[in-house]
Amino acid sequence: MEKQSRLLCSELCVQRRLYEVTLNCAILAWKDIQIAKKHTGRAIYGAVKAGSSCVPVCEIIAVQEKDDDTPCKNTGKWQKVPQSPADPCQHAFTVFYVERTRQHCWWCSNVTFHCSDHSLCLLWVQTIREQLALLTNRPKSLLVYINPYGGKQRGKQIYDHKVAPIFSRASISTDVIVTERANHARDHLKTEADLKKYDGVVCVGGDGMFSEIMHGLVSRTQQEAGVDENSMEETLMPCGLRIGIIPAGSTDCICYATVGSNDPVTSALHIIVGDSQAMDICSVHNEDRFLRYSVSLLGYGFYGDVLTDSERKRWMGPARYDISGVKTFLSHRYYEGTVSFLPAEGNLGSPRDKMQCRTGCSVCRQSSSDKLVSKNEDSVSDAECQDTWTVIRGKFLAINAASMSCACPRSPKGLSPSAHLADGTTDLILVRKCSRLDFLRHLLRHTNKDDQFDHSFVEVYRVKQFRFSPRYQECDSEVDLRESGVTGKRFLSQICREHRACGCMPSQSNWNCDGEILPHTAIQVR
Ligand SMILES: CCCCCCCCCCCCC/C=C/[C@@H](O)[C@H](CO)NC(=O)CCCCCCCCCCCCCCC
Ligand SMILES: Nc1ncnc2c1ncn2[C@@H]1O[C@H](COP(=O)(O)OP(=O)(O)OP(=O)(O)O)[C@@H](O)[C@H]1O
Ligand SMILES: [Ca+2]
Repeated sequence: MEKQSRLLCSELCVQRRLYEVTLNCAILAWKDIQIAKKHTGRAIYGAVKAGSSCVPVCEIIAVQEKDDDTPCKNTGKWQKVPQSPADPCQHAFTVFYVERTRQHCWWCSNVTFHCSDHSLCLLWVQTIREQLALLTNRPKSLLVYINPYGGKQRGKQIYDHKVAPIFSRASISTDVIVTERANHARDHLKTEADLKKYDGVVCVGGDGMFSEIMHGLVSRTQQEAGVDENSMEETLMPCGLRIGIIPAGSTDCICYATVGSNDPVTSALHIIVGDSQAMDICSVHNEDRFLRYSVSLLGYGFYGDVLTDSERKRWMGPARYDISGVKTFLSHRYYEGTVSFLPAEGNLGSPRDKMQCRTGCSVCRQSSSDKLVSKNEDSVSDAECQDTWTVIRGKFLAINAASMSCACPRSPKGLSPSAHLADGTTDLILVRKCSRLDFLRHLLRHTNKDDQFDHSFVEVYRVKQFRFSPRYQECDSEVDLRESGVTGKRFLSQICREHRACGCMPSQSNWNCDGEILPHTAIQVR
């Protein structure tokens, strides 16, 4: 506190006790004068210790001069403001700030300072506002998309009751669009929205809604930069706008894995203070056709089957995943295919190093500075690295690529607890054919502290690129068959020839790409 020069220091009342209130460019602090005389307790952020409290300026949401007839802070009671000019409580201003509550959860708290002098009150309000105006990473204007049908269909209610009031308190202007159909937000962002007007886009919904908005923004950015999304060789342009997520879906894994909770108020406060986190995006292609982007889970086998089954049960809301999960678990299907991947090199850690990705993560920082260096040095192209591809052929219950931890309320540490949000890699998890009991043991470990990779039938690799091809030629459409020269007859005879003895029918799964089914099973991922 002493190192920063003081902007203001006054004796003001809080709940009729006299406080020494100080403001410098980093911290607002208030100290109970009488208690401070008795104790020499040190102030801690946002908490009261021996009568002292302080809050970093960057966590102040707003400051407001208090009207004469507004309810008094803390008591909630309506109070008549004393008329005597000597009354130290005649004028007041309220500071709204971030308070930490449960783990990773934030709350908007407030404190009201009273003083006898109106001009002093105004000076405080004005000075705090000036300091807030210097925080240039805060958004002023936001474009909000609400999916009214995500999760438990409470998106609109969550936004109206929990988020809009704090945005308006923080003087953020918003244009709100309640979507009328699937892909409404994506198409609007891709072709119509005047993005120059906004400092960010807000997604009220689940992972599927986030995916729509991310696709809209990423595609728009590539169109404007002249990048061909169908080409696997081109480098994507990063988006200029940030996406804020107000969780209102069924899994909310992208929100949970970035913010640490699925609480709408916490998310709204992170948006207001201008926090940001870079995020890896995988592009998924089939031959030279772009299919989709993925930021959380690309899953074939178990998670593909859970999703396929759960789509028919959308009316059940979030419970559909549990019902389909049990059903898929019991069906115990395995799939054959070949996975090839390009392992990540350098100091990118390993999926089993137990290092969790946090704000300012050193691995992600290192990775982005490495990318800048390699760009400048025009480093070896992917074609030259062909020989380092690893090829694994086998029978799998699940093939999962987690580009982030995929932590969510169902699995608080996620599918790959040490995966990084922005290191340019994805953790490829191969679960080979095993008994039901073993698979259950593996699944259960997603919900406790045990290592889900510590099984003989599970392998995990940190990779930059991977490919998958199912053992049997995929039969996506007649066009595909004609193109690849494989006839339906030939496909069937191949199966019959190879499975004459066991009589079982080998099948194909679908890829679950952030909660959407991909139309192809043979994919290339970067
Ligand atoms: C015994 C309990 C085991 C619990 C195991 C829980 C593991 C959960 C891991 C969740 C990983 C989520 C990854 C995120 C994916 C999102 O991009 C996507 C879109 O929102 N969500 C899903 O695909 C939704 C995927 C939802 C998957 C739910 C799977 C539930 C499995 C239940 C198996 C029960 C077996 C019981 C046998 C008696
Ligand atoms: N107005 C709408 N009507 C129908 N579908 C919509 C509408 N708006 C968005 N959608 C679609 O609804 C799908 C699901 O939405 P969302 O992700 O918000 O909820 P969820 O699937 O319940 O949650 P999660 O993705 O976290 O599992 C998205 O893929 C989105 O494209
Ligand atoms: Ca990653």
